[in-house]
Amino acid sequence: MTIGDMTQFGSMMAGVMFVFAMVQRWLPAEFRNHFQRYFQRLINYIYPYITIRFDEYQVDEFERSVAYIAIDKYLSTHSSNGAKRLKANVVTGGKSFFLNMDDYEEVTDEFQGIKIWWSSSKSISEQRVLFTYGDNDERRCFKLTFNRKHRDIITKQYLHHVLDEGKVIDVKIRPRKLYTNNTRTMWSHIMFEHPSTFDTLAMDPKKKKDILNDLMTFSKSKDYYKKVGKSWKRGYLLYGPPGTGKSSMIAAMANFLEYYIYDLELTSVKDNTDLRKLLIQTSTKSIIVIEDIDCSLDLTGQRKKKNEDEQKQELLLKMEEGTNKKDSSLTLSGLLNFIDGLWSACGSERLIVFTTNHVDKLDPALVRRGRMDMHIELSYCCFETFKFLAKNYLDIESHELFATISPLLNETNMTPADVAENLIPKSTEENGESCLKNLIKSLENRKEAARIKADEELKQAKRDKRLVKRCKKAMNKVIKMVKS
Ligand SMILES: Nc1ncnc2c1ncn2[C@@H]1O[C@H](COP(=O)(O)OP(=O)(O)OP(=O)(O)O)[C@@H](O)[C@H]1O
Ligand SMILES: [Mg+2]
Repeated sequence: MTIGDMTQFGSMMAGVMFVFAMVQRWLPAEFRNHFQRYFQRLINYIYPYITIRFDEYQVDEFERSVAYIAIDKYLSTHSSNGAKRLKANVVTGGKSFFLNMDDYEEVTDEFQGIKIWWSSSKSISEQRVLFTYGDNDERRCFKLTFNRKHRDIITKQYLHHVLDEGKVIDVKIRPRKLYTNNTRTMWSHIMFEHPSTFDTLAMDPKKKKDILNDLMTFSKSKDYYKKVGKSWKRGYLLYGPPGTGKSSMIAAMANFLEYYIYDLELTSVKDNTDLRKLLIQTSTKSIIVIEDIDCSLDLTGQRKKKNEDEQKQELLLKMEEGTNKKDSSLTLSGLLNFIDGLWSACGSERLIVFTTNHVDKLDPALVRRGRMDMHIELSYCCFETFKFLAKNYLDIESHELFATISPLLNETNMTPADVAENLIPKSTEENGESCLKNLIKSLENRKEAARIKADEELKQAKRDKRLVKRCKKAMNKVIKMVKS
């Protein structure tokens, strides 16, 4: 039996019901109840099926229903066998196809020996909705049909099974996405295909192992967070000079956990309300990133000061609009609420990552443990980091020039970005050894520049000291003259 047969049968039954209603009207009142009861039994006997409908969009919600998405993914593993017309999407960054049944198709599934029918259909919404995630007003739905006698198993076990399996498939096949808030309250995204991984990230191996363990533990701690009554999220503060791998580490984290990235540009957020709107749109299994946090908010918690012209412009605009009311701007407390207030609990399994070049400039409230649970320093290139980069970029594990490079790295402050840049061959003639020589030259130049700078500073300090001495002498003379 197919769903088509069942639908036909259903229409037939509707006709029968209509006739029943007409007959019932002519029956004496004392017979009506009996007649109705027996008739219902007869109908149940002839048509023992139950249908559950899952809409793509719930009323009053502009996000696709979680159940619909999970079912869609779950059915992809079944529909490719059963359905005759399929829809194909490219997934996992263009590496494979995801096949699912087309509209008005049907497939069957089996659970604990019970046969289940799934069908898909769509309708056109008459109301234009404000937010559409798709490209039009089409509203799809899935229908699940099963025999009434299996109601308990289907509703208590099968549906959970479909949801769980569907979610797992969704995470596996979804392409990495990089979101940014280029408008005030909406995210837009591109595919995230950053090649950085923990295998390409040069840093202290122990530190790297700790971070990997931490991430792994976090991603498997759903029950633990529930048990201790915390929302399932974790904060990381990455700090260090420019070019030491902070952004690369975020990309590596996303690739490792297969999470989305939401790159939050705070300077585009007008106020705390906008921030909240953005937050509620972020999905689970994601990393919310605020880069250069020290440049986005000042320490008093107010937004970065606008220059005078900007302030005047804004005032004029407000007066024109007739809205000269108190500005409810983005504040530190708004940001703290965003991280761990009530609103932060919507959505789960999220990392919040801040980066900064100046950790000492941050408000302690922002980075205290519990908010930023792990503080990770990324620093200048040491010999261990260099060896990692040499292996990665040049396939060289040891070389006699390493003995020259090691002390030079200790004497200079070169970032992994600069070291990596030197190690990349610039022409086909260059080989590993010439790249190492380039690096040595660059390190020596840097050392020389640092020496010249230090000399210059020393000379300046001496000049300043002499100046202070002369000033003191002159002052003493003046005091003597005044006294005499
Ligand atoms: N630790 C590292 N391991 C491997 N590559 C690195 C590392 N640090 C930097 N790089 C290389 O340098 C480039 C710049 O690094 P990245 O953008 O991650 O630095 P950053 O710390 O985020 O700098 P900024 O503070 O300016 O944002 C990367 O594309 C990467 O190739
Ligand atoms: Mg960066």
